[in-house]
Amino acid sequence: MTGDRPAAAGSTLRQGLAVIRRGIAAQPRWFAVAVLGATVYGVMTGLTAWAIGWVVQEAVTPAIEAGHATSGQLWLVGGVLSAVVLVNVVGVVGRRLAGGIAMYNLGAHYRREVTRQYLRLPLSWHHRHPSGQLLSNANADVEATWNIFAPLPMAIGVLVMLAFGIVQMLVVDPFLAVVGLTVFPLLFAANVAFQRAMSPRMTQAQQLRADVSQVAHESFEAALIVKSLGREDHETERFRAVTDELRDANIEVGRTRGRFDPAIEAIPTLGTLAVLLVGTHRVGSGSLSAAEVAQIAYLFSITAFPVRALGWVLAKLPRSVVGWDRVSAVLEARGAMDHGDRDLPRSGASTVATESVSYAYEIETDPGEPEGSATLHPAVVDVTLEVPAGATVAVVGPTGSGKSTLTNLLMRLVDPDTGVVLVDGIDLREVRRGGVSEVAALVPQQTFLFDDTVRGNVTLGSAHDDAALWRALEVAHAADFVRRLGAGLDTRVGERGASLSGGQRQRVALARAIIRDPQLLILDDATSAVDPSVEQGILDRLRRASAGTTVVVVAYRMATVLLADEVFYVEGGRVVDRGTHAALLGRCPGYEQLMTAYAREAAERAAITATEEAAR
Ligand SMILES: Nc1ncnc2c1ncn2[C@@H]1O[C@H](COP(=O)(O)OP(=O)(O)OP(=O)(O)O)[C@@H](O)[C@H]1O
Repeated sequence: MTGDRPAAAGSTLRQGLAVIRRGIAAQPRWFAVAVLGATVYGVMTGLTAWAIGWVVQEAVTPAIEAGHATSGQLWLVGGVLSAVVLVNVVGVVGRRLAGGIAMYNLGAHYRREVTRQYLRLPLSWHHRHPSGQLLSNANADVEATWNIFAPLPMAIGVLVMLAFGIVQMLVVDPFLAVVGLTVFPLLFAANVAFQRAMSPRMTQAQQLRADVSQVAHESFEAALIVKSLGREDHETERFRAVTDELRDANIEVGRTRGRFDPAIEAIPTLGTLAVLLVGTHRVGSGSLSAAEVAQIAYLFSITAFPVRALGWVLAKLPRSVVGWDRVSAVLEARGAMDHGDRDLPRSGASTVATESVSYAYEIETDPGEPEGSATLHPAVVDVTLEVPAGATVAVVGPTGSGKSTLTNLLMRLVDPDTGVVLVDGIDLREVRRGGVSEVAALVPQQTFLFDDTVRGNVTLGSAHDDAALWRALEVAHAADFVRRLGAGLDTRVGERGASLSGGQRQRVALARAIIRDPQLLILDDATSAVDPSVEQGILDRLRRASAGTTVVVVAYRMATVLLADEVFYVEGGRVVDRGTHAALLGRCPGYEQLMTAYAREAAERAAITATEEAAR
């Protein structure tokens, strides 16, 4: 699971500063403008009192004494006060605007980085990371990381106020200033304790946010099953349980903050109190005037604001660290595929071969354990095969025998644990990024259509003219129904192609592969929702239209198998026999049984259809 690494409580501050440094390095200009804005605000807060005093002395008092105000005096009062307000406004707007831009830029940048990394990571990594968690990484975790940039410019900018206050206090009376400043170590200790208490709670809350997103994602995805099997109450309960847990975790976070906040807020006041107590004593002994004590007490209250602003940053630090921990777990995830720089030849149909290829899935034994506690489940074992250029071969085998895994290996969606996959004699690991998909196309078992038009779903943004589109749709037996759709090629198909039937969706997905004119076309049970006569028509057209294509088809129907030049029969991840359909029928009992079962199923389906038609 992403980001389950526990944040070491003591190092939260160090890790938080590292996150801040990274953010500043990424957005130096906007951050500098925001800090400048906050500095202007801090300086102006100090100057306002001085400006008012000066105006009173220079304009108000003389006017009162004279019994009337000259227009020059009025202009002076209005001008100085307006200037002060204006500069202050510029400071506040500059800080908020530039700080916001820096924060949202960081969010956008890291969302892109995380999603880019998802695309880079191989299928094997995705198999172990549920979509809900990934959504949370790209959204809630990125947001949690960079939210600290909301109070940060202010906290840095008003450090000027802090420095100003401290220097002034030291000038007036160093002894009293030191008494007051003893609160700072106290504040630091309180903040360290706060972070120690917050880190584990924040980690838990952030993980639960991801869990809520995962359950929600699953429930929405499974809406059809939930509704059709009457599991709404069960799903509601499942969602309630995890959201209750999140609520409790958030309350616990709030409670912890509630325990620390008053103490952290009260410590500067304690400092003022100490200054007053010791100051009173020093006034009594005659070493300080009452005015000087009052001045130090006032200066101390000026320093309280920057201290509070620093407190806001420190309060956000644990969440930021936890968010970054989870985001960086994705960014640093190993397993991104290395690519070579070779191109696959573009010279008609490809040959495909595997040499002693094996692949095992990692299955997490205990989801609570850190990554690595997984057992291996072999899916493809020591497979050696070769498919000549332009041939059509069928891969046949019982369910779970490794057929889809084999197609994934041929497309380099995963790398074999041992052995090599060769296309036109080139190890797929040596091919440059994107090189395999330029030459080969896979139509997977599960069809996915985008919420786009038929045209958009077939071309996926590549430039193809309408004639090419119709040709591909024709081969995929989709042209007739697309013509009948309201807006033809420009008809929107809805989310995941919801407005189309299962068979129609499969045909659009097939056209998507065909239009790319692949040299290697892999169909993984890609026509299961199409009725058998149409499927045969599709495969016939495909064979005629694709003389320059090698076709590997995972087949479940006798008719499909009969179209193949050769059949590979797979059992338990191994190719146990290969040959023509007729040859395998005579010598491979497993194959014969499977084919008999397919034929029986087809006959039963045909009989049911005939009975239904007779009854009409
Ligand atoms: N993501 C995964 N994680 C763990 N095991 C997996 C995963 N995908 C497949 N497997 C396992 O690997 C084996 C081969 O699966 P695969 O999907 O390749 O079989 P298949 O022959 O295509 O099956 P079917 O005919 O049902 O589609 C199965 O035992 C399956 O349980």
